[in-house]
Amino acid sequence: MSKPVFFDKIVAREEAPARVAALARPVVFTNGVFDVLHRGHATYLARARELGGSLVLALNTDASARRLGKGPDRPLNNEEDRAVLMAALESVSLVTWFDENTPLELIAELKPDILVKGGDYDMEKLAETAVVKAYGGQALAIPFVEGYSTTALVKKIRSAN
Ligand SMILES: Nc1ncnc2c1ncn2[C@@H]1O[C@H](COP(=O)(O)OP(=O)(O)OP(=O)(O)O)[C@@H](O)[C@H]1O
Ligand SMILES: O=P(O)(O)O[C@@H]1O[C@H]([C@H](O)CO)[C@@H](O)[C@H](O)[C@@H]1O
Repeated sequence: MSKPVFFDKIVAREEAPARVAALARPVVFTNGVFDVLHRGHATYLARARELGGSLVLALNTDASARRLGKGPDRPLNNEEDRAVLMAALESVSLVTWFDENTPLELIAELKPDILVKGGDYDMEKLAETAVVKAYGGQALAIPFVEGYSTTALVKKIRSAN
């Protein structure tokens, strides 16, 4: 049986520049691990998409995510499975990965119009913000949906067993 159409949203990093060039502007960009999807993610991504014509989501590879120190067994979901989950969301236009510690190089290459993160970030403290502003882009934080995080969810699941 053929894969669902939304799989077409998932592209290797090498293909990303060509695919992003074909997206509706303004191109919104966000990044993260997105290990176990929750309501805060879904709400945040829908709001991010509303800021422009398309939304590019860059996932940390498993190796990159492991360097973030979110926990010895994190990410629980591998980079392919995380990409499929994100691509299934209507708000997401394109999914790719980055293997570095931060998406700085990918952002400099793709030059999205708007960089967004959730409200748990201070955009002015991110090196990515200076890169985006240098070519005339914007860097915005989207309000945090209190009470939702993957870490909290994982703890809840573990305590239930
Ligand atoms: N509750 C939330 N409301 C809004 N944005 C969120 C929320 N949780 C995460 N985000 C955003 O989603 C993106 C991915 O974050 P991430 O995958 O780290 O989620 P997380 O739930 O914080 O995970 P973890 O607890 O493992 O750190 C980031 O841009 C982050 O700002
Ligand atoms: O899922 P997270 O922990 O929100 O994603 C991280 O975001 C960092 C942020 O963009 C500041 O640079 C990034 O550096 C890190 O690689 C994760 O994507």
